[in-house]
Amino acid sequence: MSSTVVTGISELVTCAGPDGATPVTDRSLPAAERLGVVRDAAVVVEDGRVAWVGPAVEAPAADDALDVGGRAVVPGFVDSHSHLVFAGDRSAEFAARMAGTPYDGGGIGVSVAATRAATDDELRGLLAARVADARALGTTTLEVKGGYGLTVEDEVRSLRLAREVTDETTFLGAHVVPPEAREDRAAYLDLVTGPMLAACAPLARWVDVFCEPNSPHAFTGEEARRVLLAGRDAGLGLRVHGNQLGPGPGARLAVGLGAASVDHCTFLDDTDVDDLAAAADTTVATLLPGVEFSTRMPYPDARRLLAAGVSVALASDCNPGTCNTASMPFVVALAVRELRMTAAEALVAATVGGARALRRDDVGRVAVGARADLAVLDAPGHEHLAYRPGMPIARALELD
Ligand SMILES: N=CN[C@@H](CCC(=O)O)C(=O)O
Ligand SMILES: [Zn+2]
Repeated sequence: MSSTVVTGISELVTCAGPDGATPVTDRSLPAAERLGVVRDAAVVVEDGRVAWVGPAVEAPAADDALDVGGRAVVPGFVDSHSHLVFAGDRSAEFAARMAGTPYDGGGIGVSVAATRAATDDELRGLLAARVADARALGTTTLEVKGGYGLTVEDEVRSLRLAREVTDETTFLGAHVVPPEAREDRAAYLDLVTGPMLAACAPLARWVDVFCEPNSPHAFTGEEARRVLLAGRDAGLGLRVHGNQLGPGPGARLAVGLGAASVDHCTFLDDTDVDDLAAAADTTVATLLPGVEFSTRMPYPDARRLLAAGVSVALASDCNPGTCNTASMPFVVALAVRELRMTAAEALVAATVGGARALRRDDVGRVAVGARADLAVLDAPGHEHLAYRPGMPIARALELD
């Protein structure tokens, strides 16, 4: 068993209370207090876990030392929503959107065709490069969805590849009805909830569905409910893409079924917000502002959600259509600038919030017993994440 003391930390943001407990469920605490800042700090790591946290002058001895040179250290980002298994390019669709064409999910079929045509090694290489990019920008936990295969074999392949990089894999056979199945939605739903689910469930922790009555390609509330119930019967946890393109049943469905998260949450009515607030210990509202940046859609109303007591996470949603970036620092900067979250709220949402959305308490905070997943900022404090947008100031701390 070897230990390392990390020193030279100007500002350590633990996202945990002084006792190491995560006060995220205590919504009476202002986010700034939830940050749990220790100045001139040290962290001792033993076998991949945090063994001690506190002021550097009190740090116990360790086998090795690593000086981060007066930088800030924060919990590694927990990106609880990504679609990293895909091939192909939709930059032309992006350009058309910037010129005024609205997003409706139809372009997903383009990525499905390219993904099906790619070899395992091509997909594996693309996925590895995206994971490396995310890690280079401070992400240490990643959820990865399938959803660009949409046949039994292609969804199994996507999840098998995703499993090579993370345990947080999500079955998304109900991303859209694929082009070849458009004449018979019912048959496609039978496939997704039957043989496709059976083949994919052993490779997945979660099931997700694009519940969006405002898109002809995605699924209605009733269809989404069927997918989620089948996934739950197969032992999977529930996640929902909801209320992205217009008002809809996604948030209601997620809360009603006890889903871990409903993601996007742009078009919520008062009942949705009340429901999410009442379900804050169960269902997280995950905001994906990179999507609104890349689709020119309105941003979700984070202040309304926070004021109501909703549990909020931030994630990248990195995908080839609506947001082709896995940069969590960029997401945090957008959250501060466009969603009017404070720097503290945004950091909490991108760490503890993501962990809650994945029902994890071993990541997203720097506390004794948690995984030693740390991000170093090339900056004296966490505010620089938003203050210096687009700069590569965060990276996952490599301890080996
Ligand atoms: N909305 C559904 N799925 C993705 C977009 C997928 C795509 O356009 O390729 C999202 O979360 O935004
Ligand atoms: Zn998504």
